[in-house]
Amino acid sequence: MDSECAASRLRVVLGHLRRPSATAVAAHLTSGAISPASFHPQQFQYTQDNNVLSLEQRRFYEENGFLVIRNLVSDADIERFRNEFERICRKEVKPLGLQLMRDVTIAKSEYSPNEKAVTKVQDFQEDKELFRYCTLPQILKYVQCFTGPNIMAMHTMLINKPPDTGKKTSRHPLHQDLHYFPFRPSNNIVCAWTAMEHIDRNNGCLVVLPGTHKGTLKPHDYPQWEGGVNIMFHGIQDYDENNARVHLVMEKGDTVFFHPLLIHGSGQNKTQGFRKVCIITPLHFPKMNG
Ligand SMILES: CCCCCCCCCCCCCC(=O)SCCNC(=O)CCNC(=O)[C@H](O)C(C)(C)COP(=O)(O)OP(=O)(O)OC[C@H]1O[C@@H](n2cnc3c(N)ncnc32)[C@H](O)[C@@H]1OP(=O)(O)O
Ligand SMILES: Nc1ncnc2c1ncn2[C@@H]1O[C@H](COP(=O)(O)OP(=O)(O)OP(=O)(O)O)[C@@H](O)[C@H]1O
Ligand SMILES: O=C(O)CCC(=O)C(=O)O
Ligand SMILES: [Fe+2]
Ligand SMILES: [Mg+2]
Repeated sequence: MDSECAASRLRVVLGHLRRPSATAVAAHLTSGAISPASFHPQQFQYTQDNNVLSLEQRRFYEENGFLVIRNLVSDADIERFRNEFERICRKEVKPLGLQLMRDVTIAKSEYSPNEKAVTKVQDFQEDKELFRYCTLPQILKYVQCFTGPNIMAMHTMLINKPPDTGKKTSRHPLHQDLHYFPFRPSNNIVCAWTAMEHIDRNNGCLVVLPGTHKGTLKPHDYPQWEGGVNIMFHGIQDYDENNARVHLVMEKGDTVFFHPLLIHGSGQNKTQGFRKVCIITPLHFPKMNG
């Protein structure tokens, strides 16, 4: 696809689209940047003054660090994302910059080009069909409640959580996304996570520790899991075990917006299906000259 064309399309819709260079990302991944604790006296620290969220929704996000919006993405759109994902897996399209990742249990085995072999795709900004997710007006409308206007899609993923082989490798350890991001400030970032089908504890729903977005970035490392851990799936080693874990049961199209410091993860997929979600992480860029 024509990347000039894609670039101008992104500018029109998002204001800008930018992604940090691979070097910057790699440097960050090894150093683990620390975010300074910040205190703001105003009533709302994590949400913007616009008329989209109700007072109750704002208070919920401020207190808990996440907000679920039901039925935000249509079945028709989700079908299109699913089809495009399958085309990518079959190698019918090869979008520029796209990263394919396989599950750790099959990473070293023979590669077969189908949706069972790909556990996620990342950085789909050059795939017109998948990037439609990031330009959906209803997604952007809510994103801006947390980031403010003038946003850029900093990271994109479609996760295809495979059936667990019994080694619990399909789990995603509890982590903070900010650990992976070489950009700040954290309150200008939000993650949008859209269920592409019904997701509950059986197929490995998102698990959140409410209120943990008020803390700081914690040290991350690979968990000591006997069955193996997927590459880059770092987890927090010393989170408070008493912290309530909340399992987010979602229907197709439901979307959760969450703060990059919120501690979250996902459980194993005990079904035979491949559990799918779309994710975008946008960031607000302040205007430099007034
Ligand atoms: C804006 C910035 C954002 C940045 C991050 C966003 C985070 C978002 C928020 C949170 C995100 C949460 C967490 C995140 O997701 S963090 C993001 C995950 N990280 C990446 O995607 C890093 C960039 N990607 C890569 O480096 C490659 O695509 C990988 C390494 C994934 C595949 O590589 P490649 O395409 O070249 O294929 P290969 O077959 O030659 O493999 C090379 C070697 O790697 C081994 N291998 C392969 N797969 C796995 C596996 N699953 N578990 C264990 N090992 C694996 C493989 O056996 C081989 O080893 P060996 O046989 O040589 O010994
Ligand atoms: N005791 C624990 N210690 C460390 N991490 C945990 C612990 N319990 C859960 N987690 C993390 O939280 C994630 C979600 O846990 P959850 O309990 O929902 O899933 P699960 O243990 O895979 O499946 P199950 O539904 O059978 O409990 C897991 O992937 C794991 O990373
Ligand atoms: O949907 C999931 O399994 C969670 C993924 C996640 O938190 C991440 O990739 O950062
Ligand atoms: Fe995450
Ligand atoms: Mg468990």
